[in-house]
Amino acid sequence: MEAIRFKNDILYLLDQTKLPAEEVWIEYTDYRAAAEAIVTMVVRGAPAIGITAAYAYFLAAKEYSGQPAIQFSASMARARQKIASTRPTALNLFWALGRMDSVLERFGRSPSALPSLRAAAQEIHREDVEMNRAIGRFGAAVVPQGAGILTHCNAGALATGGYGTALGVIRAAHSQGKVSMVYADETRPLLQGARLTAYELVRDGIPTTLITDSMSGSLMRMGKIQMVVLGADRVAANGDFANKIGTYSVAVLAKHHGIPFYTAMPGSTIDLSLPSGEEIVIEQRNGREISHIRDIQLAPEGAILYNPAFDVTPHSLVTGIITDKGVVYPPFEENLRALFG
Ligand SMILES: CSC[C@H]1O[C@H](OP(=O)(O)O)[C@H](O)[C@@H]1O
Repeated sequence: MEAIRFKNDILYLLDQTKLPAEEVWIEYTDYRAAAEAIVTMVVRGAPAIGITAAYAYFLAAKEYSGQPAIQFSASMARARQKIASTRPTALNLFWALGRMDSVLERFGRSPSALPSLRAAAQEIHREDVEMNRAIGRFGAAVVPQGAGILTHCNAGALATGGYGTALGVIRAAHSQGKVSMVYADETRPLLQGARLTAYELVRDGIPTTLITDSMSGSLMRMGKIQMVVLGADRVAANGDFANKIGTYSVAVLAKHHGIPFYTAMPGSTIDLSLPSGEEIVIEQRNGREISHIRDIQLAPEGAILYNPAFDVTPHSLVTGIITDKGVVYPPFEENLRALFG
């Protein structure tokens, strides 16, 4: 399963706002439209956002490649800013843009960079899938035999270049016969768990129980959950991390019940420049995502609507961080820097 394709200089995105009812692919040759696809969450998930940003950067370079070098450089700076302004939390967006910037700089910010920019975007895409496979291998080793696993939001093939991070761990553990049940939080307000994680796992034949976000605590108390694994959008140097809103609540519940709590991500999500999660910028989204579901009004006019897309989980609640270079345990800062510094 994949959410992103690139062929003959055309970017194709699976419209995730329409899943699971419809599988609709949208073609992009204009970087502005690709940037809007990130804002409107046609494509979402930290690594998938980074890959899309890299292809959007290339599409901008192709559009402007006929300009004189000085004009081209200025056009690319404007395009980069538009892509960078789409969503603030996932480090992968800025990590990918930095990779593309370095290629452009190598060619003196001239149009001669175009072939190498195409190759760089494709390499970022390919590398991500390889990193997810490694995350799956390392993560499967910490999954208890016969585990009931709780996951939150969607950190699967649809959030990445393919295979997934948290769902990569689940896929690898399932292939080893270690998973008895996956419990997928529906994940209000945009229901990535119900619409995307359940969609991925059911298609893969992995046993999946869809639950509302309010059910995870009682399932833990009933002894149904032996492990939590979920994604991340940005990890700070001390191991604090931002992830979909509701992650912090799951972490507190897991701690209370003594259940191992893991987050999984590639190195492109780890931000060693941030001392702690306090510095992570949390995206605030339109309150209509809470008050309505597909234009059906759920709440009265006049209610104040608070819609942070993410929350920050302190490292004190984290058992381990599953990365493409191995599983990191406390002391997180020392061990993250040893692997990614
Ligand atoms: C593999 S990163 C997935 C990560 O991204 C999701 O957020 P969104 O759907 O708003 O892009 C969520 O935080 C997932 O854990």
